[in-house]
Amino acid sequence: MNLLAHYPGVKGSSRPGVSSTTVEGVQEWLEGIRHQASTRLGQGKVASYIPALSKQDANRFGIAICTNDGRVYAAGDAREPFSVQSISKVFLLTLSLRVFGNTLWERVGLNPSGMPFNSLIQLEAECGKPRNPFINAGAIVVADSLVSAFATPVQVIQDTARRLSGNSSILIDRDVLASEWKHRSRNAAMAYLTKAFGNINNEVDDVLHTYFACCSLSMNCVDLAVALNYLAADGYSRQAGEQFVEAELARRINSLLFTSGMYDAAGEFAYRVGLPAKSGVGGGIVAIVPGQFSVCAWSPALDDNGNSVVAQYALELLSESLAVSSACA
Ligand SMILES: NC(=O)CC[C@H](N)C(=O)O
Repeated sequence: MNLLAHYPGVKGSSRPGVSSTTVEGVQEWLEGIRHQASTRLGQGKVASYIPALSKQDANRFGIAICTNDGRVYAAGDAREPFSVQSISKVFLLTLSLRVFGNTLWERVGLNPSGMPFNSLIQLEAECGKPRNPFINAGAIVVADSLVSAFATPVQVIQDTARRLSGNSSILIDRDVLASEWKHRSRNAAMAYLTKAFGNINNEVDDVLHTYFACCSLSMNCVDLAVALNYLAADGYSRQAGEQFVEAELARRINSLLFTSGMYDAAGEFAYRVGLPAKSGVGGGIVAIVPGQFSVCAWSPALDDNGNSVVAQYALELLSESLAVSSACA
């Protein structure tokens, strides 16, 4: 089934062997979403707890789709790089699962936290085992696993982002990294508390550096939609030309994204959009339509949960028009 063909604005094609959806039709559809989503520009606030992020222009909006047959559609500021922030937790988790498999789950949980992404409360109560890999404490433990696994973990993660996106010029934003490091108190508190419980094996500074460097990767909507397309395509990265993870693992990562990818707003996002997704405080959100395509929407102003107001709305519009619900995610 081609979900894109379901949208009334997406025109059909009769060319044999070609998808029943025209390039112009999808482009028009995406422009329509951009137009309507932009009506919410002006709502929300750009993240300021990492000062380098507060310089972002709140009026930016971009959206890009990468279909499983390798076509890319982009609208608005889809080629403007931004700080991926927590979206990098998907790369961290995937790489760690490739190395450690299910043993990772002895160190990190699989359940939603129902708490802000940087909360310390559960970590103390639950003896240093973070609820899931998409809250900060969980990603810090995952980063620790990668510091153990690789001599140069940041390079491995950057290379992975480049290989999966096909963009060899992806860089770490040094200003953002320096800003995260300077204002690291809360994340450092999480890392030290976790280490006190025996769930961090390396030096806290090394682990935090790895974690912050990955959050500081600068990518655009097209890069992210292409790079994370393996989650829509049963683990196969068409761009890299490799089975990046087993199909079963891609399905499991999508399940985790569905339950925990949007922090304590995961339930609300599931209700409104019904797709596995990951957000970051840089204003990006990647969502997955399994078997069909990956999409990344970006706009810097955030709601109280740290999720982009306009990107969420764009994904809601996209999902409504595809008639996708949680039942088929
Ligand atoms: N939700 C996010 O995007 C948080 C990531 C950010 N670097 C932090 O550690 O707080």
